[in-house]
Amino acid sequence: MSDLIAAVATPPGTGGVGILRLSGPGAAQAAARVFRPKGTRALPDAPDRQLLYGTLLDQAGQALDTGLAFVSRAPHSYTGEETAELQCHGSPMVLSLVLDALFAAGARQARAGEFTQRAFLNGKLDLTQAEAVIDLIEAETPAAARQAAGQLTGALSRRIDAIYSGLTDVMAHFCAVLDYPDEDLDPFQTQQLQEALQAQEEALTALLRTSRRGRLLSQGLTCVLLGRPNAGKSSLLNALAGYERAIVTPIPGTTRDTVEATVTLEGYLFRLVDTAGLRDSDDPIEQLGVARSRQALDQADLILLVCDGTQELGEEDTALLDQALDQADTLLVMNKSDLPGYGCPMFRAENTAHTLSVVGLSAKTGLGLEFLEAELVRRAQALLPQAGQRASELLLTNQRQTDAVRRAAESVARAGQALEQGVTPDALLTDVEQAMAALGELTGRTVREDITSRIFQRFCVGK
Ligand SMILES: Nc1nc2c(c(=O)[nH]1)N(C=O)[C@@H](CNc1ccc(C(=O)N[C@@H](CCC(=O)O)C(=O)O)cc1)CN2
Ligand SMILES: Nc1nc2c(ncn2[C@@H]2O[C@H](COP(=O)(O)OP(=O)(O)OP(=O)(O)O)[C@@H](O)[C@H]2O)c(=O)[nH]1
Ligand SMILES: [Mg+2]
Repeated sequence: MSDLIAAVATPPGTGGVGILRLSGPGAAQAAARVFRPKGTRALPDAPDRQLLYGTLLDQAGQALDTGLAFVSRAPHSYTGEETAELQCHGSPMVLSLVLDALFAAGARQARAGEFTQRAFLNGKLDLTQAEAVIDLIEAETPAAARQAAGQLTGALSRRIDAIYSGLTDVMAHFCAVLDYPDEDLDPFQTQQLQEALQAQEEALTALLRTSRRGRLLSQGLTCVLLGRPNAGKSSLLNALAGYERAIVTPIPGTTRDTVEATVTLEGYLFRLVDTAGLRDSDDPIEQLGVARSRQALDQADLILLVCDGTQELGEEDTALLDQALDQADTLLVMNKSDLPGYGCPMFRAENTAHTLSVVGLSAKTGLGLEFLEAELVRRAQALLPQAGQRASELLLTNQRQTDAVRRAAESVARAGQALEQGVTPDALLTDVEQAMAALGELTGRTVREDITSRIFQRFCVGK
């Protein structure tokens, strides 16, 4: 039995309106203690979600504000519990005083995510939908918000449920067959099971293939700025970010730690990571910085190799370029185009084997920056072709979802192999069960009960 929780639901700070929510037994009564309706109907007697106008009171019954309030009875509410909401003016002081009054009326402070956790526990949302709530709140691009909104309506759950249901059928068929232990599986049945498993495996691998795009959509493209000291990496980070995020000096080795900034270009989110210039150094701090630069490379979706276009480009630059190309999609930025003696044709000719884009610009004056931005957008479009469109495809958007789907796919593949090799039926069943458990974990549903009831239904039909 859960207790009564209360919290301010609107963000900290001043605003037009500020909202407090309550959930749990006695929510309506507790809200009624701090809200005096103007009309004759008391808050607990109002129909679900019908707003009443009235006065907000502190625990001594003194007026704090005028506002709106509603109740919603179990199970017809966000949490599935009895809930109440108080809508005040967006004053942090009023909200804090009303919250105190609610504590005095028997509520306790809700923990982070506790309303949504209760919604999950009461079956109002499954785990993918609960994750969608967070993704929606944290979305940094229109496409990420639309993706989360789709998952909030249960789009991913429905896809997973269909696969889960397909596997339940396999189990049921197989158990029915097992009921005649003296008979071997006939080839027709084996083939049917094989096909059913294959179909689910394909559905799972199709989902898995979306996980990179899902990550790029929700986290953005990680672009690592790499290059020799003084090439102008930090200047470029600042130019792209539009403010002086990183320290810039004429002294080589200025940047030590990695420095991040995010930018959105045409609806695509980029996480820019400025790094310490790569060179051999005796300075222990700079050595650590260089080690961090190399670590950052592991996370890169795109590398911007920044070179000083006024300098002779030598072996070091070629070595860096090879490293970058090994690691991720790479763009060569020839910086300092505002200076005399700027040029880069040799370097370009040597590397024609690679499909390498070269952008010339000046991080200092901003000349040519728009070409780099256009190139970044082009790369993002190639990785996330649908992000700009309205109806985006369904994606796995986090590691938990990806891990669960990967485990399910592996188990289904193992079951298929087991069937092919004619191993013992219980080995196959274990694999299918594991796949279903992984999917059950994904949506948060309980696995056992519904497998058994579905199988039971099937069993009864033919017998
Ligand atoms: N003012 C306000 N706005 C809000 C919320 C809220 O709690 N308060 N929400 C909270 O995060 C979100 C909306 N989510 C909600 C989800 C379900 C129900 C609800 O009452 N569901 C009932 C009845 C549905 C129906 O009428 O069909 C139910 O599921 O039984 C309410 C809000 C976003 N906007
Ligand atoms: N004229 C000119 N100077 C530039 C340009 N970009 C950077 N600089 C100058 O080059 C010097 C080094 O710039 P930074 O941005 O700190 O270079 P960095 O690659 O971050 O250097 P480290 O952090 O030491 O690796 C500074 O004096 C900048 O003002 C440019 O496009 N034109
Ligand atoms: Mg720097």
